[in-house]
Amino acid sequence: MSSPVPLGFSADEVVNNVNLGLVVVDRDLQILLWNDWMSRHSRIGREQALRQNIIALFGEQLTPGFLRALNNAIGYGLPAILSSAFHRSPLPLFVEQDKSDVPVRMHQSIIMTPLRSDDGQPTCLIQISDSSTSVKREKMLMSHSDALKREAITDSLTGIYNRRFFDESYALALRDAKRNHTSLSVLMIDIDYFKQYNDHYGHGEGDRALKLVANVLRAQMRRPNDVCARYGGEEFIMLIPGFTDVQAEKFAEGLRVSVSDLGIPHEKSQSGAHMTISVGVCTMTPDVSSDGTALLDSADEALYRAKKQGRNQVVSGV
Ligand SMILES: Nc1nc2c(ncn2[C@@H]2O[C@H](COP(=O)(O)OP(=O)(O)OP(=O)(O)O)[C@@H](O)[C@H]2O)c(=O)[nH]1
Repeated sequence: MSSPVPLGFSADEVVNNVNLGLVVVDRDLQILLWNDWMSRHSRIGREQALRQNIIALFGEQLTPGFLRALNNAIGYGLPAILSSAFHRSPLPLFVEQDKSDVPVRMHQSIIMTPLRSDDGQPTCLIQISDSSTSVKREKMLMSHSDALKREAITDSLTGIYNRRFFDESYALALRDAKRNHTSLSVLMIDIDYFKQYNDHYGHGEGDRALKLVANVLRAQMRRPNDVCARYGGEEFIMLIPGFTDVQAEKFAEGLRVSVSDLGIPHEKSQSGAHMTISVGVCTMTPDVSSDGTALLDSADEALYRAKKQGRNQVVSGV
């Protein structure tokens, strides 16, 4: 064995300056080493800790996972890693706080390494690192990514789903409908004479009306797989699985009435004194080769006919 290179300072200096908790216990679980990091984060000084049994020192605050790993290390020479993902805070250690005096329990990652003392007795080195910061960072990233996901599928003006979400939902619903031989209904909804509304009342009032209509449409959704989305400017789309064509038509008529009942004045409309919508509705049970285009085209074509026939009405596609 090569002779050690002189450090110029004691090993204690290193032990007490690492940014890591270091504890060594013997076969009777007596503490043989307790570094400064442990004193700072446990609020138990070295003098108080040394020669104490670690279980007696921490009492019932030690978690069963920690005790099991320690027994395996001492009894069977098995190393162990307690990751903070599964064992949040096995030891009663606390994060150093700048501002508040309220103690915050530290998230920890722990490594247990079985060692043999000079006289061949089993001992265990316990290394503890603070994973609170990485846990916090992970939580922050997760909440950011949730917010981004929500933003990506939401229409910013009305707060209902956007076309992208509809397209994704439609692909999934189509797959389910083909597999289960169930029906899908698509409703295309368009506000009547909206250009005239904007021109007459101003773009701001137009935005407000769009929000009101979007809200009343969304409120009609009953089941978790129903989707209501803004499809374009003043156009909305709905996807309802499991309706018969008669049920879908009745539902579409309910939408038409609910928007009309909002009573949004529209002096320039030629289909009534209030804001109205036209709806094209189509129901199909897609066959295995269907790519879903026929259903969308058919609902679109029905909407076109509703407009052509005078607006403020529901037309069914075939
Ligand atoms: N205020 C507002 N207006 C919008 C928005 N998106 C689209 N529009 C307007 O919606 C109007 C749509 O006009 P058209 O496609 O001619 O439809 P319409 O006037 O409703 O006519 P019909 O559908 O045939 O009854 C245009 O004037 C667009 O500027 C929006 O986000 N806010």
